[in-house]
Amino acid sequence: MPVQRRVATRGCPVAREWGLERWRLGCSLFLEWARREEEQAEGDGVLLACWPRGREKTASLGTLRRWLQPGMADSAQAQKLVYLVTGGCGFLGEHVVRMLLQQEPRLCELRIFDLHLDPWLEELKTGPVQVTAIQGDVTQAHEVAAAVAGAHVVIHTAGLVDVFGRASPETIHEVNVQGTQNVIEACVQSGTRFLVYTSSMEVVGPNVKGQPFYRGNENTPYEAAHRHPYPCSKALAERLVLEANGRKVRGGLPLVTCALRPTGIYGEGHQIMRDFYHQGLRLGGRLFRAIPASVEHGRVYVGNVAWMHVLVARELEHRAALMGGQVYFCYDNSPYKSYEDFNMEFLGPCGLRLVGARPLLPYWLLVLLAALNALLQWLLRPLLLYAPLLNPYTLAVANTTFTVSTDKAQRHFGYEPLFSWEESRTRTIRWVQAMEGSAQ
Ligand SMILES: NC(=O)c1ccc[n+]([C@@H]2O[C@H](COP(=O)([O-])OP(=O)(O)OC[C@H]3O[C@@H](n4cnc5c(N)ncnc54)[C@H](O)[C@@H]3O)[C@@H](O)[C@H]2O)c1
Ligand SMILES: CC(C)CCC[C@@H](C)[C@H]1CC[C@H]2[C@@H]3[C@H](O)C=C4C[C@@H](O)CC[C@]4(C)[C@H]3CC[C@]12C
Repeated sequence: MPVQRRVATRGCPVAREWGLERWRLGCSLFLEWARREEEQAEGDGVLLACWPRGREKTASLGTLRRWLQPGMADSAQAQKLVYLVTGGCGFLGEHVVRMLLQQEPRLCELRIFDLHLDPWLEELKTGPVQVTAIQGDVTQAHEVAAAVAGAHVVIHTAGLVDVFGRASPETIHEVNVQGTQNVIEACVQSGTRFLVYTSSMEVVGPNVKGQPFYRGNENTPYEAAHRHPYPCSKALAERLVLEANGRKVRGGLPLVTCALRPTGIYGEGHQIMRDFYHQGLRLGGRLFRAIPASVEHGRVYVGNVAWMHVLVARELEHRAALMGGQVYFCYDNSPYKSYEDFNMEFLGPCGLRLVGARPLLPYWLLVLLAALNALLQWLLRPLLLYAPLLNPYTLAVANTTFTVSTDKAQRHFGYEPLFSWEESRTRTIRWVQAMEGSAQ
């Protein structure tokens, strides 16, 4: 049960001076007062008892905000916000960008910063929100500073997602850690107060010992020990973001940061799903089970991950004391399954079949093949890039149970998945089918 505190709005200067109806005029003042009250309250929520006397009501701050929001939108006080999404042309980034355009009514400018700009950005430029595409590199502090200047909120999804050995450990560190440090410094220098960081479940695990994490939450004890450059870089970057919470930005106000930790994301645009689909087609419509069905792997639909980013970005402003410096797993109602069985939820209806109720190869042989792949990668590096899906790290991740079960995001900022499992599944299947159509 969240701890709630009753606050008499009688204490609010606006409420005292004006009657209930006239509060609408002073709603931004009132909300600011209510927000401060909430920040001082202990626990997860606050109840506000509304004035005037005889017409008392109780409502959560969220409800109050919803009442007052239409008034705000009409009035000159409606705040126009500038958002920056780094990595906005990536798999997740594109969904975040589209979700912001659909779900953030206060948006007036959306900046999309990425190393590579995609042609679909052009179609966004015809809408009511100003969409600014910025080609840039997060490792270049001056480019990041220019992009951040004047933004109210930064959603930092840009990152080098490489668990296949395509990039060097130094490059992964530079992009994921130094890039994140550059984003933080740019916020501090330019006076940007709200920073949402896309972290990863990999910050926690699976760890080098391959210990299972079974439906854990943000407080579940787990030894987060890593050797691979990708999880190491995500863990370091996440720490930088959380430690930056509370730093004074230009103008003297505190920076408010938080980190979201998606599990394995799936949905429209997922490159690895695409790879498995094409591999299955090459193998005559079959995939061969490699991992026992009993190993659970956490998955979350990309639309829900994007929605959580949009909600966090919106609510950070109002719940700074509660949410600042916090981490949240990204979750939805996707079922707990093995990595391969989960993929078959989409690839099955597209004509692929997973052969074998049990793994076809013994685990020791997979370990050997993975080690061989790693050796080949190293030997061939001077000549060519050999980066297959199977390597000791991907095998360990796929073969270790890692699932989350939490309601922290729901308690802290009212998150509910926007897409049901059925809808997430249908959308993903349609995307795979469209790929099939375009391949013919
Ligand atoms: N895909 C997943 O399952 C998953 C799970 C958890 C967390 N994440 C995190 O989500 C974020 C997005 O991942 P994704 O799967 O969409 O990856 P992605 O590779 O599709 O997107 C990353 C984007 O960042 C951009 N980028 C890379 N280096 C850059 C640089 N130096 N400067 C500017 N932009 C740069 C890329 O061009 C790309 O558009 C990453 O931070 C990743 O760690 C992903
Ligand atoms: C053993 C093989 C047959 C199967 C190999 C599958 C392997 C490539 C998959 C399995 C699990 C996948 C990772 C997992 O979904 C979560 C993440 C976190 C995210 O931050 C980056 C991507 C990553 C590491 C997935 C990469 C691909 C993995 C290892």
